[in-house]
Amino acid sequence: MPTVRTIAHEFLERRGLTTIFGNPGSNELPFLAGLPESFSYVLGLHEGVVVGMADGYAQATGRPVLVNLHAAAGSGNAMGALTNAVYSRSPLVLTAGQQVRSAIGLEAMLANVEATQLMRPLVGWAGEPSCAADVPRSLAQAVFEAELQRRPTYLSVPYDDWSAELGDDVTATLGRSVRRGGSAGEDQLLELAARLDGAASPVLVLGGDADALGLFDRAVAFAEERDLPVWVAPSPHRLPFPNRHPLFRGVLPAGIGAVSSALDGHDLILVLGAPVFRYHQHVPGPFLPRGATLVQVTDDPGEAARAPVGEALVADPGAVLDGLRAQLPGRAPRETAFVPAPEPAAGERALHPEQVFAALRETQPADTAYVVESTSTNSAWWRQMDLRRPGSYFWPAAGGLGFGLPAAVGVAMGLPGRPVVGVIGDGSANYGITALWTAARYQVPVTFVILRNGTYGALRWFAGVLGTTGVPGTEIPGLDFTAIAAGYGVPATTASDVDDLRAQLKTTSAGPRLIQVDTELTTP
Ligand SMILES: Cc1ncc(Cn2c(C)c(CCOP(=O)(O)OP(=O)(O)O)sc2=O)c(N)n1
Ligand SMILES: [Ca+2]
Repeated sequence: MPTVRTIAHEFLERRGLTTIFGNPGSNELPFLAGLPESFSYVLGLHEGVVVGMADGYAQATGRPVLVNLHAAAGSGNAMGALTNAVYSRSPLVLTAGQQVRSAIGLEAMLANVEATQLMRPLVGWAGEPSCAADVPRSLAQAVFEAELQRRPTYLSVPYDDWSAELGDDVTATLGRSVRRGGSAGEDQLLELAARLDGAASPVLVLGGDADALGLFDRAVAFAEERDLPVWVAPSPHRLPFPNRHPLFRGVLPAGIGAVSSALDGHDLILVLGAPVFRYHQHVPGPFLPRGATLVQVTDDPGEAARAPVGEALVADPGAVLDGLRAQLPGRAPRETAFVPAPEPAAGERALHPEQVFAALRETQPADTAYVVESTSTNSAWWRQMDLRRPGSYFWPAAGGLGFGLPAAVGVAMGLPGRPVVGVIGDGSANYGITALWTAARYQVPVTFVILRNGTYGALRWFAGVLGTTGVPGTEIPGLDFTAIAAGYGVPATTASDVDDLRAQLKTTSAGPRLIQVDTELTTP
């Protein structure tokens, strides 16, 4: 007779969810017992790191990813990292062990009381089967919901369910498949194409989701065919367009009025793969420039429904892009002419972040994937970098720190053979620092560059913006990431000057390595 565990393992194997990112407790061991050879388990030492790695892996592979956490304590630890996975629309399937059913109500130790409520605001679906026989179907539902919504889901399973024997009828779930259709209607495409044709100065705004959906190259072709200037939507977690392309105009600022100022003069704003918009610092103002209309194309009904302005078309952005391109004959691709920004001089004791970024640009292979979490150096980053490929840039989608180090490990695992560099602030690094141990344990080939300015630089800047200078809690002096990394098993060095940094970056490493660079404070 099949058991819940054997059926679950077989279903996961058929769906390709055979890499498990996890941190186990006793509740989880009965699920992990007897894993088939095809499965691999990636241990993270903290659940925030586990979810950060799984998020990076899911974004790199474009596939749903299985996560296994320990009851309430482990699930709670994961919630910070989960905020990013929600906004990056990563299809993570979180599973967590639960106390045996008869001991939940009396709140025995390790009872995850109200398990499905704990994660509810973040996950797209949460469930705890009412009996062992419903575990396989519930697991299938968690996987399909994650794939369809492109949002994490959560399944809590009492640990004595896994050994329960089941009748053969339960195998019916094994063969299920669920696919999404969802192009725009012919009439909708024609209407949108006519709007573009009739606009005096249309502009294309691309969101990070356009890269996640694999639209990078098609977006370039579309923009070139229609000669559309291209902005990236505010707070991008991915780069959806080459940032040195002649049609690239920049990353939109994350303020309401500032967005309208940047788009002033355009009469049609076409938004693909982004919420409207992921603002940050609250700067009131007009949502659109005078005389402009906005059309958002997204496959997320929630994004469409909550936008404060404009029209929305809920459809597959890729299908809409292809449909619009079919209205026009193709044009030859353009050469991307890159003119490097002049490098600022180094300070007395430290490098300017732009020097670090120029060194990366000039030493790293063109297909390098960067995982960036350094919150005061964004402007410096875009002034110096020249990224021309899909999947070149990953940023914590909800701004929840602790993504960078773990996600760099997950991206490197998900893109074998592609160089991966994590560019992490000395503040951010601490939130996911145990990812260094996983990188060493599995010898993941990834370079971590730690920008050490001894402060929460972005908060120093925000304090000025908010008129709250002199607030406590923004200085973090004395961190030595070479000693920390050594403690976790990752070889680490410091770069004394820009020539030393370049020389180190020109070497390669079969496993993980960390380079600590002292940098000047800049403004975001
Ligand atoms: C989990 C978490 N905690 C705290 C913050 C608040 N925060 C913090 C603490 C920042 C400073 C990050 O410092 P850093 O050293 O990584 O980078 P910079 O010095 O370049 O700002 S930026 C920011 O929004 C956050 N975003 N996420
Ligand atoms: Ca810092």
